[in-house]
Amino acid sequence: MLDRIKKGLVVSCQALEDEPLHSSFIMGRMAKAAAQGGAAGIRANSAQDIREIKENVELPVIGIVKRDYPDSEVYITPTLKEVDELVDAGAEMIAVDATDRVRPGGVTLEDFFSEVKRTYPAQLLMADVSTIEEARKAEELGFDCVSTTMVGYTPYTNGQKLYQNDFAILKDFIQTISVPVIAEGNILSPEMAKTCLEIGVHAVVVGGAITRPQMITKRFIDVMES
Ligand SMILES: CC(=O)N[C@H](C=O)[C@@H](O)[C@H](O)[C@H](O)COP(=O)(O)O
Repeated sequence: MLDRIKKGLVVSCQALEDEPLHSSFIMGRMAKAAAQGGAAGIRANSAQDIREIKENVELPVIGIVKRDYPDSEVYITPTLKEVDELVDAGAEMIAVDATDRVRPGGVTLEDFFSEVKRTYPAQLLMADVSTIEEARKAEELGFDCVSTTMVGYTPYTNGQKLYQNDFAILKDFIQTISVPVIAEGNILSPEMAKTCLEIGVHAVVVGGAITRPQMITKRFIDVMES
């Protein structure tokens, strides 16, 4: 799986319930369009979307389940239940929130990781992190790769953007982390994706800039009205 996406573009095809394109059918077609354009992989949310995507493309899938629990801020693959669903749907890699926050039921990342490894020893796991410390910890625990997905989305990184200061945080990741580093989050242009590759990432994940037309439209309007 990691070889197949090496130096490639993974297109995140996600539309949550409150988004206009929320539909497994549409996500399957988004994946097909991404494949036609040359994507190396797909990132997708929910077992249902992943099954539909697999009907449409041969590409490897990084699967997540976004689910809100009342007792935790963690929403990307928070518990073993979501992992079970993703294994069942055939996700080649499973991404989980690996930030320094307690999961539903008061479970720590360490305990969750051990539980997943015990249940699915061969499953490839991606750590979605927001800081270099979290990336280091994920590597120590034994995650197969780390992704910058959560940079700017935890209370302690709120507002940060991956591309700020000439991708300083990404450069820090590359210098410190030995497992493959995936650049993900707020990569808005082909040029930014290319810069990430030049910095040394294993692969680049792009979502909204390709698959969220409401966001793409807004970026046009914001510039036109400025
Ligand atoms: C923080 C969070 O929940 N990120 C999610 C993770 O899967 C998705 O909503 C993002 O679209 C994805 O990470 C790709 O990023 P961008 O859409 O910025 O290219």
